[in-house]
Amino acid sequence: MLLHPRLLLPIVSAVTPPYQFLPAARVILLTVGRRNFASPLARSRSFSAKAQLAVSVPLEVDAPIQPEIPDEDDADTQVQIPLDRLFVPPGVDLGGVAVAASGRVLRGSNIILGPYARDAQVSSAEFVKSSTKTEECPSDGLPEFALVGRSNVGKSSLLNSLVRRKRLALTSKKPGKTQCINHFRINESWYLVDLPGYGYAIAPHEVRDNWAEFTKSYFVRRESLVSVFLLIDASIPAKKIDLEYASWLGQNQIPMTMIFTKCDKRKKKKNGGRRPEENVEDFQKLIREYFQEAPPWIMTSSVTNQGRDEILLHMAQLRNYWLKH
Ligand SMILES: Nc1nc2c(ncn2[C@@H]2O[C@H](COP(=O)(O)OP(=O)(O)OP(=O)(O)O)[C@@H](O)[C@H]2O)c(=O)[nH]1
Ligand SMILES: [Mg+2]
Repeated sequence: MLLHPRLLLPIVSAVTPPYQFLPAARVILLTVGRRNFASPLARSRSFSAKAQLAVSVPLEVDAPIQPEIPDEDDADTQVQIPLDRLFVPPGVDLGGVAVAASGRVLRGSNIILGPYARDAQVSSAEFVKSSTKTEECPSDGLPEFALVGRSNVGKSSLLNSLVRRKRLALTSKKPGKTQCINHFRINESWYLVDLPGYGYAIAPHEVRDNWAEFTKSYFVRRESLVSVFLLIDASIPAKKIDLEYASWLGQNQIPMTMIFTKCDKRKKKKNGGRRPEENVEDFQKLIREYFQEAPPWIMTSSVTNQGRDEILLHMAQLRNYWLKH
């Protein structure tokens, strides 16, 4: 029996568990192509470096992140995603039986879970250095993920949530807290990078222009950058500056994942507010034309830790693929 190609797939945006299983028949209908994760520079670079910093703070290590069946109760927070808006990670073969085996979608996201999603757990995290230029960043070649987004969107809070530490990266109610490229080494084998926020209204024009140049040069030139994680506040409607930033990354083919933050802040419909799910959907529509294939996205909250396991699994599959290719 042929199923209609526009069959919709429900994605649950709940706190746990991290996976949702896809019925195999639906997965086979996917027509999404494979996507490049790393820039040509990054892909051509061989990985040989070893972590050097000795100081490492041990963290509480949980059981490995495992797939679970979703709750029926999650139905009220479901978002409908057309199959062709799903993100297919590298290493997932869509052409046949293999698809059924890998047919799982991370919760509150459009990301299919592939065979490279291993070693997702964070067991140690350490601050390494602050840099003001790309040339000053660590030169050991370990793969890295950069958190970028408007000032106050929650970059430092997300980093703390990912590593389960309250104050590894400093946060503040006042925008503009993070001013340099801050490298944090995870499990002595990869980096999370906290970048200064953009759109900081109080900063003079000159500072803002410098910021744009400085981070954009980092995105284009940093060979070990596996993917940019662009943070967008899901508790408010899409902002022009975020749309511009996402479209710039799309047009420049910089691998990007959209992280929707503050999904715990639910506006009351009767007050005219849009729910985070609606803001997420609107944002997708507004940037669609700049991407050949749907970029990956995940709904998160640093207050409830929604999306934490999903981000770590997504990073793991991008990272492991990057290391092998
Ligand atoms: N409700 C809610 N508040 C959040 C969340 N994430 C961050 N915040 C709050 O938002 C404010 C800014 O958070 P930061 O993590 O410092 O933001 P940032 O993006 O690092 O800001 P800059 O360093 O200034 O660019 C803080 O008051 C946080 O407590 C979230 O998921 N939910
Ligand atoms: Mg910050």
